[in-house]
Amino acid sequence: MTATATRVLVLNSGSSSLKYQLLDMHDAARLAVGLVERIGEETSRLVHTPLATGGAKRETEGAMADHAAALKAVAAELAADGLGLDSPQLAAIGHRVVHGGLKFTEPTVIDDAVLTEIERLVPVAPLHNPANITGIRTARALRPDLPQVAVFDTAFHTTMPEHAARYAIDVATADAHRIRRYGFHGTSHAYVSRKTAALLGKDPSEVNVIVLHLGNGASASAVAGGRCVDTSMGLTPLEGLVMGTRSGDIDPAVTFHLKRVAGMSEDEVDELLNKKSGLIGLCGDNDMREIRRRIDAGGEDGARAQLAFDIYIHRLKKYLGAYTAVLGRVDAVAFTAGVGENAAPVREAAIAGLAQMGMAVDADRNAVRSDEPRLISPEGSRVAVAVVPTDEELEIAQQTYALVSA
Ligand SMILES: Nc1ncnc2c1ncn2[C@@H]1O[C@H](COP(=O)(O)OP(=O)(O)O)[C@@H](O)[C@H]1O
Ligand SMILES: CC(=O)OP(=O)(O)O
Ligand SMILES: [Mg+2]
Repeated sequence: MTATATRVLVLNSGSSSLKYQLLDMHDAARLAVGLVERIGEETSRLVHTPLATGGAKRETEGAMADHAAALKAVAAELAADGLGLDSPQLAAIGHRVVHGGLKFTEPTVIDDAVLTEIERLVPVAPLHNPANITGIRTARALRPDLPQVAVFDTAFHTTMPEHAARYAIDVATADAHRIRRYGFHGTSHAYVSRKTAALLGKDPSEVNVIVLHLGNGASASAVAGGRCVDTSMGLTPLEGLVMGTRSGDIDPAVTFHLKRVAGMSEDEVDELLNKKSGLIGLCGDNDMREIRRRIDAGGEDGARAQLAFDIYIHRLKKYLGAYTAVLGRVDAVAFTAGVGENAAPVREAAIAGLAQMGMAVDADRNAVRSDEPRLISPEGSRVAVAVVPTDEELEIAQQTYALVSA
């Protein structure tokens, strides 16, 4: 790394998307941001914004068969702005890696052994780790000389006590197969819980926070004094809250029933619970904007969307209650990610009726739209309810840069 190399490219590969940001860690300025959607489908879409040059947002459509093709298209867009991957100013590439098992509790420079371990974890993050691996391999091929750093979704949750992390199943079986609750979205839970403390003018060690990360994937966490003590996702990102396409908590006997009585195969059950359940399974839409539009339109279709919404909210309330009990004292509830940051009706409904727990939402404050962290609870509330935008890419860039510039 040269003395002038202060830039970090962050890649956040999802199952069918690739989000990226190029940052200059000298001042944490974002030089370019973008997103490739619908990877592997007939037409993929790349939206690229070159912030450094002040250029306009560029959209391109075309087939991108996999994450390798997507990353090559991103590299071409960056090069067109003079921000190519060949730049000597690039210090490292930071990758979001969803499952790090128990081994990875810190950001890690990727070598062959690390890559092998991430591959070994594919069965417990089948939607995510393969995309992360393709991103790493492609980036390595483009810049073999550059450090590549993995920042794991699971890392923040490794502080969970055994009584929260263990399932109540036979210990020998669990240990033999490393079956336990790992938790995900950790980079976001860490970042948002810290930002929430700052919003309250406190040090993270002084506050207990419930973070609700509500994106397409969704998870809740209980953070006591800056350390995660419980989280809703488990061995895989399937457990917990109702999500865009995932069921969240379910009686495991449902899977036996689907196989023994409904005649479904293992793969069909997996696909049903991960891709055809949650909001999309309940009402045919996984986008909260569309669900709200249907509710507002009313009628039979609106009623179907309303039931999906109510099931989503009911699960959120259960976790708010559970984590209030786990934490004993709650200082703040923070809503984040696509739904949490944008869907005021979700925030209002999730907190409604929780006055006994010291939680309330002020309608005017809740209606404000902003990119800044903000309180939405009434003045003087016992528990601060807040909207705290997440920034997984910035957090990954900072952790990556700290590691390679140490
Ligand atoms: N303006 C909005 N109002 C309501 N919901 C929104 C809005 N914008 C985004 N969302 C929701 O956020 C989701 C995406 O969240 P995001 O955190 O980007 O997810 P992921 O990182 O899992 O792809 C969308 O599926 C949609 O439900
Ligand atoms: C772990 C997980 O669910 O991630 P995402 O929300 O990006 O799908
Ligand atoms: Mg996300």
